[in-house]
Amino acid sequence: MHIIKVPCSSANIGPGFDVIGLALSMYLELHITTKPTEPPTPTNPLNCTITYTGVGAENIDLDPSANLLTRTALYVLRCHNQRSFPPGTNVHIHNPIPLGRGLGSSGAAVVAGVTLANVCGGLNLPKARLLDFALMVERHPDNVAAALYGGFVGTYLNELNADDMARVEVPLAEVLPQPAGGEDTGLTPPIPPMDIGHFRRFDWSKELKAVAIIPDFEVSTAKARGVLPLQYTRKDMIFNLQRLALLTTVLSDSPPNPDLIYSAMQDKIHQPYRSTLIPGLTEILQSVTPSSHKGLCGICLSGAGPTILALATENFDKIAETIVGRFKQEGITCEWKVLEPAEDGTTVVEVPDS
Ligand SMILES: Nc1ncnc2c1ncn2[C@@H]1O[C@H](COP(=O)(O)OP(=O)(O)OP(=O)(O)O)[C@@H](O)[C@H]1O
Ligand SMILES: N[C@@H](CCO)C(=O)O
Repeated sequence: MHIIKVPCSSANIGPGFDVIGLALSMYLELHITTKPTEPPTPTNPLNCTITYTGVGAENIDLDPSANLLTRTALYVLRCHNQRSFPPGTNVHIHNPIPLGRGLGSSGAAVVAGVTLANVCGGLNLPKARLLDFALMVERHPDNVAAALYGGFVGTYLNELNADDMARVEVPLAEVLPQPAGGEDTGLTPPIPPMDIGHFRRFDWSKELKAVAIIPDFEVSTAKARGVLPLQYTRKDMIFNLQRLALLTTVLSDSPPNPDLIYSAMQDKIHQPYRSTLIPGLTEILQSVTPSSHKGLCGICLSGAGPTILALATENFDKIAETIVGRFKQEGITCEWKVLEPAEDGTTVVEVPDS
């Protein structure tokens, strides 16, 4: 049996929209077994069954031709001339990452999918190539790079030549046809160009932990990107760049400097617009400060929201209770967790079948 573990992640960390990612200690886990003697059946042409435990089970499609994770794996397998999983593949998914809450559930599922193909297809692809495949499916690099490599990362997309750009801009429906197990046309799916994206890891201050306050409603990333403007003023871009230049360094300082971190986590290019989707967001971001809460260093929207991420050295329960209380005034209940950076990123281990 193979076990794949992929961490959740928080993207942006304030000003680093589509740039910064932080892998955190909550893990999507896959247990993969195969029965090489089991023949494909007409009802299971992809040789794959999925079982699922964890959050949002009612919303997860267990059909391998429709599930995001196995569709991603089939895309990678098909790029390597494999039309299905090995005989008798069972994928058990255990997922504690809340869906559509800004903790990178889809990024983790996509990274788990490319890793699943790597294991099942015996592809031996290095992580750099797995990142290319993941970026064909989830097209901003912050969550997927953090989930794949772990830790606190800065990411960027390379400027590609015209031919490679055309391959990356293939509509998502052609990368992940729905259903993935439909009519076999014999056509090869779009193979990603090399080196679509890169990342650089930064140090993380050993004193800093991440308090995630997770409201009980979903904001899809697509919707939260839809409320953003297509153009920004020079003033707002300079505001974010000035803070982003400090952010990666101040989050590695030991001991951390709360006032510098709080300033470096301010943003003007996504959070103000997303406040229309998240009741109480603006007030929470402005009122929970290093002066109001001992131990608080910085606060931001996690990914596309609605989760709030507070970076702090102590006093986690008081910080979380204030934010939970503010959401409660809006009629929203929350759960909260203290998370730490997940340094290892995605891991694969092989264990003897029990
Ligand atoms: N383990 C999984 N298996 C199958 N589908 C999943 C899984 N995890 C997430 N998804 C799909 O991804 C969707 C959520 O993705 P979305 O990008 O909207 O939010 P997110 O990734 O949780 O947050 P963010 O991108 O802001 O960090 C879910 O509604 C579901 O369709
Ligand atoms: N950078 C992305 C992360 C969410 O997946 C966004 O904020 O839309």
